[in-house]
Amino acid sequence: MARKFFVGGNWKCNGTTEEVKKIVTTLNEAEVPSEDVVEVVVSPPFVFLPFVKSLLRPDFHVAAQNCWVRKGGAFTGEVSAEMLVNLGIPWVILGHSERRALLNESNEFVGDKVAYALSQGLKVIACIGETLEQRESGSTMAVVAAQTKAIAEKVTNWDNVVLAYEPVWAIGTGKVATPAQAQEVHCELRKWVHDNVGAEVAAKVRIIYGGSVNGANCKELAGQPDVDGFLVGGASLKPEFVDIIKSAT
Ligand SMILES: CCCS(=O)(=O)CCC(=O)O
Repeated sequence: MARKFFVGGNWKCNGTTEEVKKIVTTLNEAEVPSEDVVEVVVSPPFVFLPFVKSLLRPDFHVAAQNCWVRKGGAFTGEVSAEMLVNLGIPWVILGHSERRALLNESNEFVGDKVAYALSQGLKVIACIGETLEQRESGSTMAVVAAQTKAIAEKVTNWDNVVLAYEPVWAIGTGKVATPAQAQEVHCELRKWVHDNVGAEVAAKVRIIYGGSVNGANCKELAGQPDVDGFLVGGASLKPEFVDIIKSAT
């Protein structure tokens, strides 16, 4: 079955209103494949969420870079799932490696957050991925499977879940996984979903790649059978993000 291509832009920036407006203007003026071909979601810093949502073209959508999932309110300084729903923000990125590493978000905690965000009506980009040490020790699939298992144990409906494989050693480093490396993990991850969740979910779930994707490497990566799109960092702040959207196959 054809899975709709998915491109997310993770704006990890400390930009100004003017800079954000300029990025949105570039996106609004871009000629890209229709929403039936590629689903585009951009994720500004929290403070710009309503602003970007108010300016962004209707065929692109907005995601928060995280949310707190304590019922009834936000953890100090965080945005709760309920607040995102109230603001009409449809997507949220959860389990990013920076949060797993720097804020000690465990696999189980990420699984709980994914399930709770879904229960509140949000769509989730769930991040998984191994560190360079884990890759070099040959434990990539064990790590990625454990992270996915912790999500699968809490999620019953996968319709609003996109899995983002992010080799931590490729994030912001300029070291992108080769198409073969990305395809290998995506293929193994889809097999894990097939064997542990079910064939239908495995066929439908989008598995996207994140880690130093840019306008030059996106086409070859997009050509891999189990790469269903991207979660893009630095390049999503540049005009080449339009090229990445157009790499939809
Ligand atoms: C899967 C998350 C990847 S991300 O959003 O951190 C972008 C990283 C990069 O482009 O280097």
